[in-house]
Amino acid sequence: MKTSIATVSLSGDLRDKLRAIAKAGFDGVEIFENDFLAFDESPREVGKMVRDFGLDISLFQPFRDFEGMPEPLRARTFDRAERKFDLMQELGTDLVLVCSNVSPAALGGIDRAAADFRELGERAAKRGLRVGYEALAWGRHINDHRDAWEIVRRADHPNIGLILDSFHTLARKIDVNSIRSIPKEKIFIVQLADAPLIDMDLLYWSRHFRNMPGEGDLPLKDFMRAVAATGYDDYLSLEIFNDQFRGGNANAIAVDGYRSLIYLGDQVRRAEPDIRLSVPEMPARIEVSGVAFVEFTASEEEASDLETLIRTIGFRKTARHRTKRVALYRQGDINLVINTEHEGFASASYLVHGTSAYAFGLWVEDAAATAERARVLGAEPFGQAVGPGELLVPAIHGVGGGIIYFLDKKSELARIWEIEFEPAADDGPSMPAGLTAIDHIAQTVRYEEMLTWLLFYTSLLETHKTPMVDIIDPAGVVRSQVVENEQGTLRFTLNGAENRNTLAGHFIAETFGSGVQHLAFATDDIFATAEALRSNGFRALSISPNYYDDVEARFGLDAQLVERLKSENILYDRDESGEYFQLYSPTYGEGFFFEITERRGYRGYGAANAIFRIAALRKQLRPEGLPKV
Ligand SMILES: O=C(O)c1ccc(O)c(O)c1
Ligand SMILES: [Mg+2]
Repeated sequence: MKTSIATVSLSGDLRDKLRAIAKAGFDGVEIFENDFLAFDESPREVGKMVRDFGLDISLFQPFRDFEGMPEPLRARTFDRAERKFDLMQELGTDLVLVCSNVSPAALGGIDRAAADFRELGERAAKRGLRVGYEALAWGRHINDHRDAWEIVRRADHPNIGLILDSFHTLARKIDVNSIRSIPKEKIFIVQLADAPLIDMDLLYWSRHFRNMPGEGDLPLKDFMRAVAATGYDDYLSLEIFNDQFRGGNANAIAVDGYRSLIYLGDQVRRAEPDIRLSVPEMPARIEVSGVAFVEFTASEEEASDLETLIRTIGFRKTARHRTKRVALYRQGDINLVINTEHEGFASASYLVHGTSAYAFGLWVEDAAATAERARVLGAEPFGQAVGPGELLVPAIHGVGGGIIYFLDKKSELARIWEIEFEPAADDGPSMPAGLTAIDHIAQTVRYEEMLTWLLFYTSLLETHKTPMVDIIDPAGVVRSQVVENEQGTLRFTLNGAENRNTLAGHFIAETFGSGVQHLAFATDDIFATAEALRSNGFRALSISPNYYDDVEARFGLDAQLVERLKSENILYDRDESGEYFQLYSPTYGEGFFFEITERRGYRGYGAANAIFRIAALRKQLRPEGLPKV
């Protein structure tokens, strides 16, 4: 398997695109004609530039409206093809993509099209070039790869082959098993694109909403298994028409693209062990058995406010780092670390983002193997000098440049708290409040980054994503999507902020970047927890009384329960999976907060309650902090 991406998938001019593509590790690039036409250098210079970046041109495209034309248009299309053959030779590529004719003038007829391709094949052969035919999902006569293949078969020419594009096949729900019987040498290249399931016109869907394999909802793995079954092991080329990507950061999108291909290859190889597909070796997706800790960076002054807040939530200081200004607070299986070092990454994070949950650790089966999978998928490793008596904890950068550490029980990492920390007595009066574990970590990101982080988590960790939901903030919509595992031992919510007036957008603007905006803890008894919190001096976020009238009406709850919910400011939700109870802290700093949840079988996240929680939180931010709505 070789990796390629079409220039049309990225922003910038041709040189910017090529630089990003090369840097991300691709082998080749599809030169999209318009990217070349809009660039000032000669075709020869462009070819040289591509090769200087260490890339090959996987193909030149598209050549439109070719097959089945009546004369005199037919003669003109052949002249046009000769001109493009000249150009390809100057560029230094031997493959052109012809997409199926959409012209109203096209005559149709499978043998007529085959004859046109045979003649084109003859002309291409004279120059040592090859022509690949692709069925556009909206082609006038040919809109199905099975018909395109029949034309290629009947053209019966060694220089004419088929191009498969997952979007066109999957958008029309064509049975992918029809690919399995195509001889591999007749598949000249395979283009890949995913897309979110949206019911709309095929052309519009394709030109604006494609995304990287694994970022959308189409069955790319099934498509690729069928391709791999033919024995095809050549270029997999991303062709992603996406409005957001065109305006995005070319480097970041190229990295996502490369990751998506490697991950797809890995999935196919695991699903079809007998099939030859050359994909880099890597450990399987990583099972996470829990969150080992969440680490805050803070100045000493702010740390003391944060300590006061978490003490009211029932945490007690249990240990301090042997050599660093780092303290451990614990309750149940939850470890919160507060780092007030003046050097190193924690301190640098503080200087940029202020007090923030800049790092967390995950319990995995094998920390080194996890770091290895992350490396192969192109994640950015994190390393910093290890002091005497400290452990080297494998780590990578995640959302907002924050750190994800990996710990396992089979190495010394299992004893990190004993090795690096010494016991400390808590001098505060607070009492534990029955919190048992981290229920979820909520990260706020820019809307444009959502796909990046969904792919990041799902490709590395044994997780799945749930459908996107809209969270209504009084100042705009925030898109929310969950990455979680089956066991419920790892749950992330990703909230994508589109404007800075929302609570989420404000958080990003004021903390200078994406990051953890809230942590949700689990309890087995929300009412007992609420009572303990109150006696610790915790003041729950106050929820509008109108909410409780509605809850009573909507769910038919008994009045006594509703009274209790109301007096403790507990939000309620219920669905077919069970019941959910939520209690919030006030905001801390620029919009960070804690949540306490009790799940009675419930698997969701209380999305319907978000609007009430946001309205209440907004009231708490300093008055000048948020625009009035
Ligand atoms: O949208 C198009 O016109 C178009 C062109 C070339 C392709 O390979 C394709 O998949 C779509
Ligand atoms: Mg295509």
